[in-house]
Amino acid sequence: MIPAVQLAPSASWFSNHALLVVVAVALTYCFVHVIYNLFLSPLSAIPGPWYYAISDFWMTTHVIRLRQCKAVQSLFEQYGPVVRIGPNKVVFRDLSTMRNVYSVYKFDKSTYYKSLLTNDNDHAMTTLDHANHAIRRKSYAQHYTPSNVAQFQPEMQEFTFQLIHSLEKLNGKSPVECLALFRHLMVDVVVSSLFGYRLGAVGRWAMDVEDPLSTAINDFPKRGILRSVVPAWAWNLVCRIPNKRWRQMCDSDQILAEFVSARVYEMRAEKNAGKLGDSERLPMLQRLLEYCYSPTEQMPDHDIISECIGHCMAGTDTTSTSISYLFWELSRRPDIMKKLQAELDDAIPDSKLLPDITTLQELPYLNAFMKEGLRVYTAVPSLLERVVPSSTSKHGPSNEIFDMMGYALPPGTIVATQAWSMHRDPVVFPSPDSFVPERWLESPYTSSEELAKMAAHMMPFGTGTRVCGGQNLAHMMLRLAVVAFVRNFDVSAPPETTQESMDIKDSFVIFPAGFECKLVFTPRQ
Ligand code: HEM
Repeated sequence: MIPAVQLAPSASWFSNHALLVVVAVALTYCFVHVIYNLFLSPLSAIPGPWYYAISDFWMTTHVIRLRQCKAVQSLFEQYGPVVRIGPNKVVFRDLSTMRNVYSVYKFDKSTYYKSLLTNDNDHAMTTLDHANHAIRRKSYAQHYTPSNVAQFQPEMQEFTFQLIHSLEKLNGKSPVECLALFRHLMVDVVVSSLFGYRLGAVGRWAMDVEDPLSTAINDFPKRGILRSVVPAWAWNLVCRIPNKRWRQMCDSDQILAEFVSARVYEMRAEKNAGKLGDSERLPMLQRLLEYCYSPTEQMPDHDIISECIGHCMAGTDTTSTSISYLFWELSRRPDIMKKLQAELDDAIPDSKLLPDITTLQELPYLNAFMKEGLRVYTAVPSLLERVVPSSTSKHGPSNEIFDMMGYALPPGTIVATQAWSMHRDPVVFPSPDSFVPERWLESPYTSSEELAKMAAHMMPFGTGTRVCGGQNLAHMMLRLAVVAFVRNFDVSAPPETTQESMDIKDSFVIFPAGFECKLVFTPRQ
C-alpha cells in the first residue's frame, strides 16, 4: 500500500483556497492599478473622466462604435483643451502644443500606426521613429512637389473627363454611388503617377465591369480591422469561408501586392535593359528604384513594394471620400452651388477645356469653398498619436519632463491632437458645425489676422514632419474634380441619401454611416 503524502498545513490551505488566492491577488492588483492611475500617476492632475484614467476600455468603446473623433471632441467641450483619455494617453486642442509636438520636437509616432502596415512591412506612414522616417521620406518627396505634380495634369484631366462623359450618358436619370465613382478616378490617377501605368479603372466603371484593384483598395482597410480582431490561428480558417466576395476581401492584400510587384519587376527589367527614359516626368517608382538608403545600400524591392502600396492606400479613399462629401454638401446647398457656378462659368468659357491649375488656384470663391470643405470634411479627422521622448533637449537624453500647457508629462506618454477638434474650435471658427465658405473671404467682418489664425489651425493633411506626403496631388485632384463637375453638372440627392446616411463615422479615415453616397448629376443646360 502506498502511504498517503501529508501536505504541510500551510500548503494544504493554499491548495484548498487556490481560487480565493487568485481572486485576492487580482483584486489587489486592480486596486493598486486604480489608486496609482487616479492619485499617484504623473498624469493624475490632468482633467478628464476618472474612469478614462484607469482603463483604455472607455475610448475603445468609441473606437468600436466608429465615433472616436466625436467622443474626443465632446471631452474637450466638457473638460477644456487638455484631457486624459487613458492611463497613458493625453489629448490636446492647442495651437502652440500642436507645433511643439509635430514640428518643433518632432515626436516619434506611437505603435498604433503598425496597424496600417502594408505587405506586413513598413512604409513611410508606419515608420515610427523620426530618423528612419526622414530616410524613407526622402525616397519619394521630390515626386509630390507642386511643380512635379502639375506635370501629371493631362492624365488627371483626361480621367476626370472620361468620368464626365460617362455621367453625361446617364443624363441625370439615375443616382450614382460617388464613393465608388471617385475611387475609380483616384485609382487611375494614383496608379498613373506611381507607375506610369494606365489601368483603365474609370473605363471599367463606365462599362459596369469590376476593377479588381479598386475593389482590393476598398477592401484592404476592412481586412486590416478584421485581421487585428481575429486570433492568428483562426485567420486561415476565416479566409477559407467559401464565399467569393469574402475570399476576395481576405485576399485584398495579396491582390495589391501582386499588382504592385508586377510593376516593380517590369520597371526593374526595363532599367536593367537600359530602356528607362530620363524624362523630367518620372513615375514615383522610377525614383524609388534609383534611391539608396546609404552609399552602399539600395532601397530593397520589398520596401519599394510596401511604399507603393502605402501610397495607393493613403491616396485613394481619402481623396475620393473628400470629393464625395463636397458634392453631398453642394447637393443640399444651392446657394453655394450658384456662386461656384457663376465664378467657374466666368473663368472657364469652354466647359470641356480646363485652364491650368495655376488659374484655378486664383478663384476666390472656389478657394474659400475648398478650405471650408477640408475644414468640415477632412478625410482624416483622427488622433495623430505621438510619444513623449526621453528628452526634448537637443543635447541628448536627460529624462526631463515635457511641459504640456502646465502639465508635466513623463517620457513614454502618448499625446495627440485631431483635425476634427482643431477645425471646430468655436473661438477660431464661430458656428463651427456650419458650412460657411464666406468665413474664408476677407471682408469688413473678417480681418487678415483672423484669416491667418484660422489657417494656422487647419491640419486636414496632418502637420509637421509627418504631414501628408501626397497633399499637393490631393489638393490638385480635389480642385480638378470639383471644377470639372460643377462646371458641367447640377447635383442633387436622391431620397435614400439623407443626413443620417451621410453622418460621418471614423476609423482613422471617415466614411458615411450608410457606407455609400448616392447622388444625381444632371448635365447643365
Ligand atoms: C484628401 C486627401 C488626403 C488626406 C485628407 C490625407 C491625410 C493625411 C494625413 C492626415 C496624413 C498624416 C498622418 C499622420 O501624421 O499620422 C497623411 C500621410 C500620408 N499621406 Fe495623405 N492624405 C490625402 C491624400 C493623399 C494622397 C493623394 C497621397 C498620395 C498618393 C497621400 C499619401 C500620404 C503618405 C505617403 C503619407 C505618409 C507621409 C509620411 O509619413 O511620410 N495622401 N495623409
